[in-house]
Amino acid sequence: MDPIPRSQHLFEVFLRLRPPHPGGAQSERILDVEQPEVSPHPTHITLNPPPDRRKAVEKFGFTQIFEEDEDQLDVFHCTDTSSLIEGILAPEGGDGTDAVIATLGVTGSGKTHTILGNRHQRGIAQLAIDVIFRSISENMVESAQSPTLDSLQACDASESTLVTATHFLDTMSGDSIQRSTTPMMVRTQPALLFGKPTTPSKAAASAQQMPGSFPDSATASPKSVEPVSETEETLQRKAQQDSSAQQSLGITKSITIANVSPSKRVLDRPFMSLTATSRLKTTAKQDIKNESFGSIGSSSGQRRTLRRHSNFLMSLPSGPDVSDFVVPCDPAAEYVVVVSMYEVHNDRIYDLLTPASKSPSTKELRRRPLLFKPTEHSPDRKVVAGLRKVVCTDVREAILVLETGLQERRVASTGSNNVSSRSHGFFCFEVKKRSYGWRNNSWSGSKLTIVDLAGSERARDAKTQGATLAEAGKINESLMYLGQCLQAQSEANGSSKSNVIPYRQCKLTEILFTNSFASAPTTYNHLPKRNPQRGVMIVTADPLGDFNATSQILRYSALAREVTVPRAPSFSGGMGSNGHGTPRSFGNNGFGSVRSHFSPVSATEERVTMEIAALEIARMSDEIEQLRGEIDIQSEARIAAEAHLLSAEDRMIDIEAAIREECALEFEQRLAIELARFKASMQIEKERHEEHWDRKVDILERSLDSATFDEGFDKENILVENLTQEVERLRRENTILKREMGSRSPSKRKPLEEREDYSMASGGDSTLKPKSDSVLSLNRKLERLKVGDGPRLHANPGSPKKVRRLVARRWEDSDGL
Ligand SMILES: Nc1ncnc2c1ncn2[C@@H]1O[C@H](COP(=O)(O)OP(=O)(O)OP(=O)(O)O)[C@@H](O)[C@H]1O
Repeated sequence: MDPIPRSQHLFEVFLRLRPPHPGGAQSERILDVEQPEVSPHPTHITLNPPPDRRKAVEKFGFTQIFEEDEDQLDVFHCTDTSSLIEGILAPEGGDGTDAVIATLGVTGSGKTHTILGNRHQRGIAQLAIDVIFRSISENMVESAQSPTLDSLQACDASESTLVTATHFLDTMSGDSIQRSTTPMMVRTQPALLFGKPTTPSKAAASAQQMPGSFPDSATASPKSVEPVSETEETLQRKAQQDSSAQQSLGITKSITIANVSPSKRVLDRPFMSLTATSRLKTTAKQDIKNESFGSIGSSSGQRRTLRRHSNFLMSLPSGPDVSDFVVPCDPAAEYVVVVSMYEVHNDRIYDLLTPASKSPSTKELRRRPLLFKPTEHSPDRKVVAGLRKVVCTDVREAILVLETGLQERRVASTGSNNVSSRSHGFFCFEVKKRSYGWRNNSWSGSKLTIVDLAGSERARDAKTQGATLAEAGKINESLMYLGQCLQAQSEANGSSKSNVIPYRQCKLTEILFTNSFASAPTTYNHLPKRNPQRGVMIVTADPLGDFNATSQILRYSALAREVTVPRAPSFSGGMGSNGHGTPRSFGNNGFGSVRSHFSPVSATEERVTMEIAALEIARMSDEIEQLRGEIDIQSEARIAAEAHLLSAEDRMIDIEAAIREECALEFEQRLAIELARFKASMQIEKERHEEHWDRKVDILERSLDSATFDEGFDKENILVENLTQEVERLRRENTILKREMGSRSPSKRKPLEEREDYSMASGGDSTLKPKSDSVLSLNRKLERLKVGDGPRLHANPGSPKKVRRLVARRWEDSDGL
């Protein structure tokens, strides 16, 4: 495998191996560093599959490999961070070159440790800040107050809000006071633990450890501050480190703790090491006035702010010492450093320096996602728009801002890491410069972006659930896209054609790669041409870690890869091997294709065929393994998406139930109102009706009263008389008819009108005419009864005897009438 040439890639890729977990389970070592023959540093590593798996042995090439015993300073030095800083400061004039340093690896492999350090060692971020400030200290602007701030704001291309560090720290510590007094702080604002906030449980535990509210760190017993069992030697070493820290931070004298606010102590507390506490005790006794804070560019406000945070600053680790690393800067320019921080969480960008605000509807603390877009002042390049940026003129300010921003970063405890980053953290240090005699010059400059990526993890190992599982899905997805970009870069490097880097697939890759290319010259001729950024990717790996996860990360990130075919099971002895029982190796710079390089052997043709077949099998099983890994990622993403969906469904159901309840309630209220209205209108209608009828009855009564009584009386009498006469007449007629019926046949009887008795009875009185009409009709009825009734009468018309008998009987029946 060829040595890896430097500076040919968008990202130089380094591999850092972490030392074993203290007290971790003993497991098989899967990574072996190949000691170099030519180059001074190792560049290749072999990934050995566990003995129970029949897999190809793989060899990966990196720019350089850092072994377990190499510390932060080695990493800082060998990744050439000071040369990146030099590119940013642009000592020869001009805008300089942006740089990005990122870490990539499986969860728990040491990414955050590399970038942000731990209790005893600073990380690359702090070391880089230190070197930057050291290098420009002579040329730092005198004050970051207005009008410097205004001119910086005017030149900012990313629609940001610039504030001075003093203002930022004062407002944020006020904010912290508020939050520290609420239980919310314990839940959502984990306290810092050297670069990484502690998990909520740790924060709560540390809060509980404090009797009362906020004990004075100077009087708190060392035991309650940190349960450590350090030897005298360790303490001495720490004390030495602390004193060198003071020197490296430019602090020559200690300060009194009287100015430290109680709330700050809550945040500071987890930082407090035993030595820091005892040192504070001593310094409290000494009560030395802190004149050392009056460094270059310090205003009285700045001094006050720094004094307030001094005990926290002094509790931070100070090593390793980078005072040797001073980078030349542009002597004709004055400088200022602008710090901004954001995180990419679930493919959304959140500002880490803008505290969450309460949503008016839900009253929950929320952060507004920001856009990654081209702006009016940066039409050729996308930038994270709307960040809060803090202007710093002192290294301590920058450190305090960094630590404050880290409090907002999302972390969680998982099965793989107690304090696992759940987002990709971006820490940006823009070094702004302008020529002296600046009135005609605006600010320009470059930036150093330090990225602490979240780690890839397997849900099975991490034992994550719910939102944390969904986060893991998004993390794995974005890391897969990053892996594709890195693979494309290494493939392009291995071949003559230039590969397209598919970096627009997610926010993470967009932000990481967008500055890697020179801006198109034709479109934006009027804008200053920017150099493509320089990138450093530090891949972290645990040599005792999970084989699948590690092999996946190495495959994605390595600049070169070689597959060594395992010995075919059917061939023993020398076949397929070099005669010593070790496998034969085959060079492969690209991915997916295996090229055989074996020299002519004295094997038969059949054996050669078999060997080629074995190679092909190895290649295919390798591909299968890769695909399996991708399936794993996809299925984890699917599980996460399903979990999301389920929780969204639950929320929908809850919302629906709430809306239904609300609707039902509203319906009932409206129904009650409508019923009341209806009853009222019914009542009114009823009353109106009653009134109406009363009025009618009144009118009737009145009309009846007004009619003449006499006239009515006469008419009634005449009516009664007529009726009496009629009754008389009818009786008479009845008698006559009865008599007639008794004496003679009805057929011979004269019609009533022609009979004398009838006419006498009627009296020929004209007044009885209407009554006679009724009598006539009665007679007609009787006549009809007499001649036409009965079916038998018509059935036999030719038998008069029968008819007579029938008629007689009929008339008898009618007697009762
Ligand atoms: N090189 C190292 N030297 C000493 N300790 C280390 C080293 N690398 C990692 N550690 C320790 O291992 C633990 C896990 O490391 P760290 O939190 O940096 O992992 P990570 O890769 O950032 O994990 P995640 O992706 O889950 O955030 C920490 O306690 C850290 O101090």
